[in-house]
Amino acid sequence: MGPPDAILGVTEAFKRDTNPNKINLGVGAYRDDNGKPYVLPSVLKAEDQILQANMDKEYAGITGVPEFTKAAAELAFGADSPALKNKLNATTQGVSGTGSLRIGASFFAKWYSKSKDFYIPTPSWGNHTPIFKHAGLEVKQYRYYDPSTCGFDFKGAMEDISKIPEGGVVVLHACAHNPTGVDPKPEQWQEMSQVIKKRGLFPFFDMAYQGFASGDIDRDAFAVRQFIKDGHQVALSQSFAKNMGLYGERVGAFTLICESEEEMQRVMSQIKILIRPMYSNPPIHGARIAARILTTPDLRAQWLTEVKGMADRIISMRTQLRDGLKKEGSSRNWQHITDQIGMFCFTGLNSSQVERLTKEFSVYLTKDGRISVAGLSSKNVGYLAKAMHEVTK
Ligand SMILES: Cc1ncc(COP(=O)(O)O)c(CNOCC(=O)O)c1O
Repeated sequence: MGPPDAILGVTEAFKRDTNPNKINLGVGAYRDDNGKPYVLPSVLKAEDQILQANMDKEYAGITGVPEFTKAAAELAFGADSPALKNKLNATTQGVSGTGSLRIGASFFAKWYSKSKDFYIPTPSWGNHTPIFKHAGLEVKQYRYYDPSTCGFDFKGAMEDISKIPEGGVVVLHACAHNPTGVDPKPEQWQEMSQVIKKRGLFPFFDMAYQGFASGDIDRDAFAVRQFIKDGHQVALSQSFAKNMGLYGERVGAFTLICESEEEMQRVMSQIKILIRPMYSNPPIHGARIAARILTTPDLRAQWLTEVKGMADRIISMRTQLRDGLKKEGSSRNWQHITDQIGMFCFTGLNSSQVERLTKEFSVYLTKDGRISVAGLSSKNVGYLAKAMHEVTK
């Protein structure tokens, strides 16, 4: 019998708990202020338009719904991106972020001759290591999180990246780092871009939260666009699970920026050869929703307000939790709760404090002290502040 998935296992334990005050801060899925899943109204509108259009259910091509892949690339790189204008982007639809990472990993494993080493931040999303290993890659690490400040270990990251042998692939969370919520500052991204270029390393971005982190789709794509501006060919995995709430529809894309249109054509041919025996072609419904939202001006505008609304609610929960801890009389520095960004907060609680939170207060979170801030609401944030103060005073 295999062990339960660290993240999804938390929800199983939460479901078994009968305490009426229980809170699930495990899985990274957005909840509204009533603790309920949120289907974006723009998504419902797009879906309604699609149903009205009486579309068929024929197979998509191997690389997915073309309107979707075009719109996804434009969202990430910017509609005016020279890389797109010069047709350098080999973009395919993927089965959400996970599937897009897997396509990219399998492509590198087969066709990237310089190295089979993927360097991920410490810590990184729990699924990164198995995805890259299952694709036949070696997974190594670079320093990223500084437990003493609950912030970014910029010095450590730069030292480690500077030591990566030429050709190594550096995996970067484009925004809203999972699990820490700690992102480099723009000027730090610029320095990382320079060292990665100088060392001849390959940047592989994972952007699972564009728009969901700051509420601004362009701001959240800063790092990806900076690296392109600095002349890197980048690999990029995108997920629309969070920023469009399309979790179960499995909507994502993988892009490799090539050095010429001719190389892009060759890369696309190999990506198709890779996908065909993997799952042949992707699901169409979610990609149609995302494409319609991104390409219909009024739906796009509505979506932008909705994704900002989700980001703003999370930011307000961070502020209320930090203020709640102060109100409880905590003398600890909780500044990192509002310095961090996106779905997750790395609280800095150690495993025994996490255990007490769960056992004594029925608060469920992963052992590393990560909380999904989306699981907080105006109804339970005060309870969490009290519980966190109790286990940390
Ligand atoms: C960094 C990162 N990449 C990629 C993904 C891919 O997600 P998906 O395959 O659903 O698009 C995710 C989704 N995380 O899932 C929530 C959690 O950690 O509790 C992610 O966080």
